Amino acid sequence: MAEPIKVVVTGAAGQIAYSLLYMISKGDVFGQDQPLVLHLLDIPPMMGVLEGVVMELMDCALPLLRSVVPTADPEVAFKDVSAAFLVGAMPRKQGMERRDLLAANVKIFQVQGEALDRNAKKDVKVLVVGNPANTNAMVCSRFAPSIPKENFSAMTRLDQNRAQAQVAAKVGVPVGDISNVIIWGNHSSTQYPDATHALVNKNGSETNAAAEVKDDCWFKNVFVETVQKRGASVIAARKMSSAMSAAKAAADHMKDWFMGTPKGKFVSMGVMSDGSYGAPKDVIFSFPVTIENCKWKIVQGLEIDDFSQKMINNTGKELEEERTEAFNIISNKL
Ligand SMILES: NC(=O)C1=CN([C@@H]2O[C@H](COP(=O)(O)OP(=O)(O)OC[C@H]3O[C@@H](n4cnc5c(N)ncnc54)[C@H](O)[C@@H]3O)[C@@H](O)[C@H]2O)C=CC1
Ligand SMILES: O=C(O)CCC(=O)C(=O)O
Repeated sequence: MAEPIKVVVTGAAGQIAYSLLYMISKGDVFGQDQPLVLHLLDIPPMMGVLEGVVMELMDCALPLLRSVVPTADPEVAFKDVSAAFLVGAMPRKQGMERRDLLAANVKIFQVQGEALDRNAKKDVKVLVVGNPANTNAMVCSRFAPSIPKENFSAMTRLDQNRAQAQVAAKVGVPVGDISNVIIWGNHSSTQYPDATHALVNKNGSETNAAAEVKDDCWFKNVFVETVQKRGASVIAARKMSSAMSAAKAAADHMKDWFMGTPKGKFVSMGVMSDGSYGAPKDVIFSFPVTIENCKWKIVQGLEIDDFSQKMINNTGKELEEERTEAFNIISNKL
């Protein structure tokens, strides 16, 4: 069996981590042959709760989990890690937009970027889940200059999974028979869920989902709005934000980053933009990507109609505005 790798989860005493830690520890992300040492970071007042999480992990009796390091010290948490799930942040409440969290959360990602830079392996893969995820990931990367920009990502996989489930229900097939739905841009209400290139697997042959459904109006309106507002709908119903589905999406994202995507299939990840498809450069923008040997590549050459381009431009503009706000917050705090 391989040597254990070190994996950090921040916000480890919170609700997403409560589901995510079990998925990671039982081998759903890094495989059934990969032993793990888990580093769990939270803030000092949560150390008592975190102790209970550590007890439960131990009581799960999971053979791949070799040891657990609970801590409130980022220098300890990020030491020699190969993968980082940055979940810890304040979640939004009903009536807030995710960018309303910038003031509270940007500073956390500055501190954690600096600690990653000093302590993590240089090939660490960083997934930012804490909102506003795209801009937090951009900030984190800026403060970790010794780690390649390509190693920082933001989670839009929950949006992709939601979109895939909506298309599957519309077509009337199991969710596993839908692929290549795209999330463009920001993990916010301006994101563009795009099913133009989505595929349906029917008895082994693949057809275009939109051609199957023949309801352009549904794809441009109901589908887009349902996915854009799904996080808010869950908050309204649960009085707490999505947690089980967010944990599953984080596990999916990191698994694909380490294991790769199947031939002909792509997934959506918030990654440092190179300006593809007219997106602004140097923001963390969600694109369709393929992954091989732990390296993602933006899918090129997709046909983009006028509607899609307008949506891509709009979410890109929001990311530029968030970037400006984030750097204002940081420079005011210096
Ligand atoms: N990108 C996405 O698709 C999604 C993002 N989220 C975001 O994930 C974040 C976490 O959500 P939940 O687990 O539900 O929240 P939660 O409030 O249950 O847990 C957050 C945890 O983070 C900890 N924390 C706060 N500051 C920290 C710091 N500086 N270092 C380490 N830990 C810290 C808190 O003490 C708490 O234990 C929120 O920002 C939420 O909005 C949630 C769902 C989906
Ligand atoms: O919507 C939120 O602010 C928290 C959870 C989230 O990001 C989501 O459910 O998409």
